[in-house]
Amino acid sequence: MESLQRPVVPILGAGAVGLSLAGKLESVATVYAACRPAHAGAIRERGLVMEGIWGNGTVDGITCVSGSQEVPPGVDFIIVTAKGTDTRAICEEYAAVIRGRPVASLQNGIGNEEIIAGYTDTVIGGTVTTNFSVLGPGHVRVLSESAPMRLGVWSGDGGAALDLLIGVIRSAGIPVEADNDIRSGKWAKALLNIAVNPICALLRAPVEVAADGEVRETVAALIRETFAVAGAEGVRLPWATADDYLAHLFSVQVPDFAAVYPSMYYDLRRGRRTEIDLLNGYIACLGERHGIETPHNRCIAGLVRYAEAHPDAP
Ligand SMILES: NC(=O)C1=CN([C@@H]2O[C@H](COP(=O)(O)OP(=O)(O)OC[C@H]3O[C@@H](n4cnc5c(N)ncnc54)[C@H](O)[C@@H]3O)[C@@H](O)[C@H]2O)C=CC1
Ligand SMILES: CC(C)(CO)C(=O)C(=O)O
Repeated sequence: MESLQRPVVPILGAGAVGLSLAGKLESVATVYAACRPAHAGAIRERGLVMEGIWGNGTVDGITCVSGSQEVPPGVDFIIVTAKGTDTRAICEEYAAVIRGRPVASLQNGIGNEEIIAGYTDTVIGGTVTTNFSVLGPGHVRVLSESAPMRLGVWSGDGGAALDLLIGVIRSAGIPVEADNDIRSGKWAKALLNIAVNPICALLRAPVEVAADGEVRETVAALIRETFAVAGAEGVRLPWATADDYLAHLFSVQVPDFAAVYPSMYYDLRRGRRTEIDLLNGYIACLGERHGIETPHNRCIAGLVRYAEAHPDAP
């Protein structure tokens, strides 16, 4: 490692999650944020503006980059926060930075770690159960937090990298825990996204809509199908039954995120591709492979794909 005092950390695909993380990590690390020109321009001009539960104010000192040649050698670890739809492209673009280095994914959905493992040996899987949004160029807001960040070794000899990563994130004041079964951890987090992201995106409503009397049974059906598929895949979820998880969803997670909008809502509103094929679409696909009926996940994935293909007129 180059520097244990102040590690060098590129964050690839810095939007709502990545810029918020950059804003926190800047106090303990040298951060390179690979972001779009609009964010880079605003951050270079006046710093990153943050508001919400991770602090209010302007953070200076984040270096915005737009290609691997702008990242110096001696990187300690890399964090990927691009949407799952961009994972392969951003790994290609930053392949020279990634190669031989530990790379952590904080992305939602299933499948990102497998892609990243094609570019480096040591991959760390992660989940973040906090709400982030972009309010404008170089301006982010962090709202509800329902669980600590979880990180675990996905592949490679990543024990030391995991300890360093957790140490750095914790010293920046972000709650974080090690997860010794991060494959199950990714599925456990995906349950929440499968339950609320497409519903909120399609209905243009905050997370509380998932508990509405007209919607709740659909949410329950999405989760029951997902449990059946997870069982066939041999995934050990932290809840024994779908009903156990649904009790947690409706008593803890939906209340914690009641007033906020999930990331897929912003994707559809902004006319961008969503992560539906890493979430409900993935469940439908796996269900087909295992001979398990997943009509609700198939239906909602189709509705989201339709909405992606027919964005609102400006
Ligand atoms: N927003 C939220 O509350 C949460 C999001 N997540 C997950 O975190 C991941 C990131 O989500 P968000 O930050 O909300 O998405 P976002 O869309 O706000 O940020 C991703 C950014 O990466 C940029 N990007 C993609 N390819 C790039 C490239 N080659 N070079 C430079 N920039 C590039 C995009 O333009 C975008 O600005 C997703 O997997 C999401 O599901 C997880 C927990 C909470
Ligand atoms: C936890 C939640 C729902 C927070 O917004 C999320 O993961 C997302 O928006 O994708």
